[in-house]
Amino acid sequence: MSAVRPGILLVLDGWGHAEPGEGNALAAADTPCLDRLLATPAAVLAEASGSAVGLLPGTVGNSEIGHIVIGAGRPVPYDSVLVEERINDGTLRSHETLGAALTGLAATGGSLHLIGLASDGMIHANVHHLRELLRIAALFAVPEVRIHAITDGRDVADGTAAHHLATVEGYAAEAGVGSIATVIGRGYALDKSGDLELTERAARAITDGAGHPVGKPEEALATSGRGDEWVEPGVVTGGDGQPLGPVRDGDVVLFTNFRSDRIQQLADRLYGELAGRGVTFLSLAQYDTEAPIPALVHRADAGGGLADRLAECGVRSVRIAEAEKFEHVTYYLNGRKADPAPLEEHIRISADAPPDYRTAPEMSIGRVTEAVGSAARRDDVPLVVANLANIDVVGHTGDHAATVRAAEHTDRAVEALCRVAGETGRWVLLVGDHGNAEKMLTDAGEGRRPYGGHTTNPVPAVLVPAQGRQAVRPTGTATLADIAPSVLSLLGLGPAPAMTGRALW
Ligand SMILES: O=C(O)[C@H](O)COP(=O)(O)O
Ligand SMILES: [Mn+2]
Ligand SMILES: [Mn+2]
Repeated sequence: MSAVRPGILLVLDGWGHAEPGEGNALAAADTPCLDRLLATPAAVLAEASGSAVGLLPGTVGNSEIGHIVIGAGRPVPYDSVLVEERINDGTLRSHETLGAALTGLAATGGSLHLIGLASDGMIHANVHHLRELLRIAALFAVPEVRIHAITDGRDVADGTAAHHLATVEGYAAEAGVGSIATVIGRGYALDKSGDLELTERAARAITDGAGHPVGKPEEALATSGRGDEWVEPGVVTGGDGQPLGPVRDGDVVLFTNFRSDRIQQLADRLYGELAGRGVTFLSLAQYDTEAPIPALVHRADAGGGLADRLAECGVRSVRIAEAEKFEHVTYYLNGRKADPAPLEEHIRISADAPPDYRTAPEMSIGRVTEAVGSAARRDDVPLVVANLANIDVVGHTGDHAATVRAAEHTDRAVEALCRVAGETGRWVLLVGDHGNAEKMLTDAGEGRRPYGGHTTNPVPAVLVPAQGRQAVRPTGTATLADIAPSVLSLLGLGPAPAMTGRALW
């Protein structure tokens, strides 16, 4: 172990690169430390979106695939891509489990319930996949398809929900089957903070038809004073005034999100109530639910990366993040392995109360910084890995001024941690996992509007060498797949055989 050169890997969540200009909150922020680091020869831009990380070409990056690839040291085909492949090669249509469930409905006259995020944000779901599922339902002559449309406003510009609902209705009309039965903001349906009250509101609209009754899906949008994300559960009623959608015994529920983290709380809640009533559950992609929900498309293996290599070499690491990003520096960075390796320590920093990120853009960065500093001062910890969440989490609010402050808090934290690194003889490697705050305006849709979503921009990656060492400018194109080999090389270790990325410094 004595040969290992200790360091700190800091993932600055949502730290993308774009030229200074209107809507670039990172360029607008006063960040002397980051500016200084980015001006050193050891700074590069790394690809963090599209096929460079295992997404479809041109697709924005996200925290899951970003951290998976940072850990794996190679692009990993993401769940969205695997779903897309099954649609394109026709194998989703001939999927045995799906076929059996739909044939059953044709025989019993039951309903198929499609539950998922209704947008084309490509982070949790793509409404295009719903189109294929409606077509498949029509092929199997499923008598009734009820769509439980979750409105977005986070991965896509706020105020676009009406457009996406109209798209869904168009797909249903084209397939000749399907109607929107509930409209629920993702704040309720996709909570991942463990606030079961929010999940309950969403679940009751789906199971009991409890919510604001509306004659048409778009009418539900008026219930939110806080944008598409917080549309209150709305229940579409039929000609008889009764809700269209409640799930009945023997129906089939199919979740259409391909990403698990935000749908799993709702999936577990619905399964708990309905599985005992003969309702069949399926999910488009594999979920990390407690409930045993069969997936139509299985995940790619993301193992054999940094965590496995550290374990093999007996290197202890401490992982630190705020609750929002805790799984990212643990589970995802480790290639979606549920159990931490024996030499890993995990520190999850949680806020005392649900924060309002617009008014508290500092989040809990002070406590994260302290925890990283303490871990860095330990001689028995060669590698400290932390996620600084502010830029992404506050960026998602679409609030430019708050995001500027988030970047400034991040800058001060980085400065403090570089100081600790100097005192403890550590190198520091900083990298973004995808873009976000460098683009806070969009022209998509009708006119210019605030945008809190992710981007396809490259991310900065910069090495602050340990005292007395020099970093040379890396050549060629860098990607997130280069981070794990770089971390291992900085520690003085070789890469894992499965890694295709290269050490940048
Ligand atoms: O779930 C979210 O918060 C956003 O849709 C995506 O953000 P993330 O990929 O950074 O988690
Ligand atoms: Mn992220
Ligand atoms: Mn994000």
